[in-house]
Amino acid sequence: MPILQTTDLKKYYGDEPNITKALDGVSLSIEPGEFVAIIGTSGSGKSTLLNMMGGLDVPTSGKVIVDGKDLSTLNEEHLAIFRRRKIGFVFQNYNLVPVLNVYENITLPVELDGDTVDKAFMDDVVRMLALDDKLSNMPNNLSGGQQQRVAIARALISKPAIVLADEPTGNLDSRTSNDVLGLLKATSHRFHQTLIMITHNNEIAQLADRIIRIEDGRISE
Ligand SMILES: Nc1ncnc2c1ncn2[C@@H]1O[C@H](COP(=O)(O)OP(=O)(O)OP(=O)(O)O)[C@@H](O)[C@H]1O
Repeated sequence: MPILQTTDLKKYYGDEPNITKALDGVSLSIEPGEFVAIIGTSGSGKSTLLNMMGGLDVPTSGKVIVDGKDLSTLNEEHLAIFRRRKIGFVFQNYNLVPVLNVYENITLPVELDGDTVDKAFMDDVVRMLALDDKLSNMPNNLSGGQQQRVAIARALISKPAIVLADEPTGNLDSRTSNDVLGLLKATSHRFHQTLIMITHNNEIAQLADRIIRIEDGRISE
C-alpha cells in the first residue's frame, strides 16, 4: 500500500480572470521507504504540493491520503496531531527556536506530544548527525550546516513515516549541502522512512530513487 497518495489535487488562488492554478490536477503515489525528489522551476507549484502532502494547507479539490488516512476528514486539531506523529518537516531556513538549545529544539515535537524521549534513539540520531557535542549550544552559535542537521534530527525524533524537505540545502554551500544530503538520505534509509524532497537542483535530484517534475502545477514527467 502506498504511504502517500494524491488524487487530482488542485490548489487555486484568486478568482477568474486572475486565477493562479498553483496545482492543477496532481495524482501521484509514493511507496514506503522511497526517496522521491520533486523538481521544477520557481513558481511551478513544488512548495504548494509539499504543503498539501504535509497537511499544512488544504487543497481546493482532490485528495491527499497519508498512511491510509484521508487528510480532508481531519479537523485542525487532529491534523496537527497527525502531522506531529506522521510527518517530519525540514525547511530551507531551518525554523529552529532561537531561545531553546539544540537538545531542546530536537526534542520539542516529542515534548509537545506529551511523550517521553526515546533516549537510545535520540543518542543514535544525534550520533549519526554528529551533534553529540553540540547539544547545549544555542542555534545562533551554530553554522548553517549544523543548524540544518539539528532540524533533521528534530524531524526524525518522533520517528515519522514520512520526511518532507523543502529545499533543505538551499542556504548551504555545495560541500555542506552534500554532507547534509548524504546524512538526510542515510538517516531516512536507516530508519525506514519515506523521504520527499523539493529541489530546483538537477544534480541533487539525481540522489533520489525517483524524480517527479512539476511544470505549471502539473506533473510533466
Ligand atoms: N498564498 C498564495 N497566494 C497566491 N498565490 C500563491 C500563493 N502561494 C503560492 N502562490 C502561487 O502559486 C504558484 C506556485 O507557487 P509555489 O510556491 O508552490 O512554487 P514553487 O515551485 O515552490 O516555487 P519556488 O521554487 O520559487 O519556491 C506561484 O505562481 C505562486 O505565485
